Amino acid sequence: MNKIIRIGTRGSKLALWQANHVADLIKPSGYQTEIVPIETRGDKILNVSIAKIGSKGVFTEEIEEKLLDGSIDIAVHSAKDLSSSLADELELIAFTEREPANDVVLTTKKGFSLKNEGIRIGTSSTRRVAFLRHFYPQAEAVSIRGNLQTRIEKLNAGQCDALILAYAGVHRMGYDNLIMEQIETSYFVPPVGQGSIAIECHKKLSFDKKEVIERWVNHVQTEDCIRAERAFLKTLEGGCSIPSFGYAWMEGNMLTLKAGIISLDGKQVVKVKRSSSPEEGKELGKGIANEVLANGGADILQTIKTAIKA
Ligand SMILES: NCc1[nH]cc(CCC(=O)O)c1CC(=O)O
Repeated sequence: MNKIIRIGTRGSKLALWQANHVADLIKPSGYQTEIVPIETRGDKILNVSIAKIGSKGVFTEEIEEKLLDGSIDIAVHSAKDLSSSLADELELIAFTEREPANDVVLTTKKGFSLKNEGIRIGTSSTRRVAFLRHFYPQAEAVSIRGNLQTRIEKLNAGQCDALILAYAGVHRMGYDNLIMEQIETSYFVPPVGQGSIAIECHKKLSFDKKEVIERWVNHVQTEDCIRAERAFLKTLEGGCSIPSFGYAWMEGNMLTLKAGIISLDGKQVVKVKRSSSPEEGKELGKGIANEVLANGGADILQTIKTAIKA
């Protein structure tokens, strides 16, 4: 019997941390694991913003090819980097327990506040730029790309006064000491999937291996939340360069999803918050997306698509 699970992943430190985390979760099952690092287009192109390269699959395509040709069993991704529709042969089978999904401010400047005048914030996420323009219009957003370590080097080199990043990545990489502020999800709503690691596989992966992943890696509440968020994203048809947001959480037996879209200049925001049972999470996500689109979201989306192409 072939009792080894080959795990495909990007080669960045964060991606490798995540792959090792998944390997650790698999270990008690008795299966061996092997980590296979794979370079993606997004890792090679560092000088252009993701919105301009075209977001679809930049960090996932080469990995998915290896799932399709059977050279890896599963792929490990940050759930938020996955586009809302996968190739027909592939599926998501598990989501790790989510870390706090919020963004954080990283800086070494004493007395720093997002409310201060004349501050330069390093980010290249369209969602973070738009929320900054909306909530902190006096702040300037400066484009910073690269992996976490590179961004922190750029912060230390003075290219910006602070960075806004996902708490999850910062924590996994051990940079908690640079966190100045936790930005609340109640207003700076996270993007779909932030904070959880998703496991993707070929639909034809063996029953035994699928069962191991589902049993040892999946966290049911996180899965319910992210499936609802992804149903929202799929109906909205926005890639990761669109400043959409979607965050679901459980309270007792109810799942609540808050999701929407914000214009690039931060002036218009459409958001909807509603609850359902976790079993109805996908319908909830879809319904919220349709409501967002009908209430002005479709116009915002059209304007953004035109702006990105320009
Ligand atoms: N866009 C890159 C990316 N993909 C996942 C994370 C953080 C980890 C996570 O959300 O699980 C990050 C860094 C960031 O946005 O700060």
